[in-house]
Amino acid sequence: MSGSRKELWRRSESPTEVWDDTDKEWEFEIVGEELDEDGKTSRYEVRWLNWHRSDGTNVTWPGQKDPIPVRAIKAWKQEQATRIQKILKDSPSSLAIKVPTTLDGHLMETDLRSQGYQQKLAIRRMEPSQAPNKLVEHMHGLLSKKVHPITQQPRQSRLQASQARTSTSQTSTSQARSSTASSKAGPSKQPASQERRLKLEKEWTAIADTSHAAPIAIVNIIDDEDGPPLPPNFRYVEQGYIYHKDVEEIDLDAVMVGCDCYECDHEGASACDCQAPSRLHNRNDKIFAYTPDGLFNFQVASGIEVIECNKKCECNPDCVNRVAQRPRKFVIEVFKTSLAGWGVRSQSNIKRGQVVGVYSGQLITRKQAEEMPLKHRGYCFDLDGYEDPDGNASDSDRQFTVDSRQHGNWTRFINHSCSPNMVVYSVVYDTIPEFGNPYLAFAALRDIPNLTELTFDYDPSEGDRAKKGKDKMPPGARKCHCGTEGCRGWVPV
Ligand SMILES: C[S@@+](CC[C@H](N)C(=O)[O-])C[C@H]1O[C@@H](n2cnc3c(N)ncnc32)[C@H](O)[C@@H]1O
Repeated sequence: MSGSRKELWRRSESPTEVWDDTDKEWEFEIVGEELDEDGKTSRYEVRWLNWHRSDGTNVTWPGQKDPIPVRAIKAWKQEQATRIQKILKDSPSSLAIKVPTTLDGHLMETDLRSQGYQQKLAIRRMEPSQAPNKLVEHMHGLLSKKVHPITQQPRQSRLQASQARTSTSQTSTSQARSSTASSKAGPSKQPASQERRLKLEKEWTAIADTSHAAPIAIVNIIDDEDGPPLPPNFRYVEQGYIYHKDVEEIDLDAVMVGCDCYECDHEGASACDCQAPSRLHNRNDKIFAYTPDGLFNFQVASGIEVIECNKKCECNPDCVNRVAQRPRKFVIEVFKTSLAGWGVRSQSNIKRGQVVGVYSGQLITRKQAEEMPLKHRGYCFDLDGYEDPDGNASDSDRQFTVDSRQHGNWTRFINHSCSPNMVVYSVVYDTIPEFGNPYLAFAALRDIPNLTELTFDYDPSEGDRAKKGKDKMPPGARKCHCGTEGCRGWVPV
């Protein structure tokens, strides 16, 4: 990200506190913590049990010179975990978490509530049968021990209790951190309580849920915009295409065939009937596009379609050749970036090769897309024409574009990067390759830490041209803010 970071919050200077009786054993309890901009604890708030100031206060924020014993920290963390579990238990049936009423309580509980929410999301993403057990697992082994004697005295602790932000709340500087394409973004805890944003979040999550996909969060820690701008009557579509009335729908059931493999990876791709039209080879053998662990294997050359098993196949839903078709498992945040409008990131770490999701939208003809005003083309994705194994191009009447301006899912917010962390490939699973309506799946090109913006290259062939010094900014292109070293300077349309 270029530009300087705005400072929204800074600790006040505090008077130095002088302590005596350095050999005395001081009992204390941790009562709070302050998080840094990466969400890690930067220091703890400590209440002293056999010491107080003349005004009766007895809380300090020991610095690095006065390290707090590990066992005390461990017990504090476990105590926090217990509190989170209580919050979860008190609101078991939905993702909503109870809001406490007093101000102190509110600040203290906000972070716990946020952590509880994350855990709930994680639990909810599990198979329903596992979730209750997992909750029970979380409950085990929690400690309530609170008081810890330490012999080391915090000589120069600082008086911070009245100046520091309430314990366990996130610093605002961390919230101000955002990203442009490909940078690591700040934590996702901003309570930007705009009604529209929450309404969209709820609506999209409910629609995603009908496909058993993970929730969608909408996060803005940059400004007051109450969610991404959308055309009137925008419809969230988690999976599949909405056919434009000018696009003929074909009775796919009548033409699709399935394989009769017992286990596709056992018999191998060459033996799988689904792979008959596939051009995915390794020397003379056909191969699947995925590793046995369900990761994209990057053996798919540009222009080659992946053909997954389909509903007519005999194999199980966990077949090695059914990956892009599975419900999305990562919780996605559509978030406001500082320079490139709204973007997308995941709340979980993503492994190289994991398939994150699939583009959705309205299927229109290529001609319709070409006639569209340039300003609307930013949400269009051309489906490359199918070439059969003999190299014959597809029927030009069946060349399509997916337009996600009016109908689409979270992938319509993925920004471009000249050095992206995802790659797009074409995949067929509820159609046949000859029909020219494959899906576009996004696979992670490298391990992507959670809350890092997800990006892809809007036109990788531009990259090749740029390397050869033949790049030319096309009409309608915009200045690129991906901020990567090899940035070409503009975003292709
Ligand atoms: C498919 S949309 C992506 C979502 C978009 N940022 C939004 O707020 O709706 C594509 C548009 O996002 C913007 N965009 C995407 N990547 C960008 C980048 N690296 N730098 C600047 N703008 C970008 C451009 O305006 C582009 O036309």
